Amino acid sequence: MSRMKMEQTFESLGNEGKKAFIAYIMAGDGGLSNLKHQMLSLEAAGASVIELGIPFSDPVADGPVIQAAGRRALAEGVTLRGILAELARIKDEISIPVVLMTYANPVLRLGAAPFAELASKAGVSGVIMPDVPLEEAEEFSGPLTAYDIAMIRFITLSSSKARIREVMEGAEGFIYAVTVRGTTGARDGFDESLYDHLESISKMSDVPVCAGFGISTHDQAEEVGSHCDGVIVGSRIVELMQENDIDGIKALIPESTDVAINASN
Ligand SMILES: O=P(O)(O)OC[C@@H](O)[C@@H](O)c1c[nH]c2ccccc12
Repeated sequence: MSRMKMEQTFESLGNEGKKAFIAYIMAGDGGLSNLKHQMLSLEAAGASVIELGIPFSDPVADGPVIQAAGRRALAEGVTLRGILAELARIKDEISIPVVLMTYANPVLRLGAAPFAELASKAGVSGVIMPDVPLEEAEEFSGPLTAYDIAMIRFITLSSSKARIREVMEGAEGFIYAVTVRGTTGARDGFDESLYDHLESISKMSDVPVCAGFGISTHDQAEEVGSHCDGVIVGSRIVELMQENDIDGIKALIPESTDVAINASN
């Protein structure tokens, strides 16, 4: 059921000709008691999906902003089990799908099967594990599949055609297309070849393709989103959420702005 919720979200966005906006926050940044408020704020701002980060001491894929958010969350004493318990408590109040972003270690400490069960009770639609390659995913995706939770797969700029085909076969939920080389965090611009890359993988894919890494402005979100099915914004949202600047978050989301973008054409 959980995974279906996300599929329905993408389907209705597609029917309306809209792009998905996936908003990342670090669970426990600002205290776990703030999580509900933060998630409801993202929903009210117009996010289509929430990507909820699990803090971890060695976040190899993360840039400075998300690393710092993770340290703040760990300093709050937040754990994966605690986050899942809080999510289970508040899940009925949040209508948009939730995807967890976690490194393998916290999941292994809990056990892959108990994790899948708790994630299901927490209403989670999908899980992103950036340090688990496709070849090692079965240990996690097996139990997750049993609870109908999607294991989200990555495609990077350096993925070969053959690799892209492999990733696409059996892809669930959506494909996370990484837009830059390196770690998470704002960038001034993107590789010239990015848009062709996004369009060609979108054409090949049966599931939606969403692009993330380095998107930190409304214009970037709109531009990158026009070449695939949606965008993921992390670091910038983490910064704005820390300032409780929900209007700032709203202004990042292409469809939710009050600015009449097409008024001049
Ligand atoms: O922060 P950025 O550049 O906007 O990128 C999104 C990203 O933060 C989020 O999806 C994410 C946070 N941590 C990750 C680790 C790996 C892959 C993705 C992520």
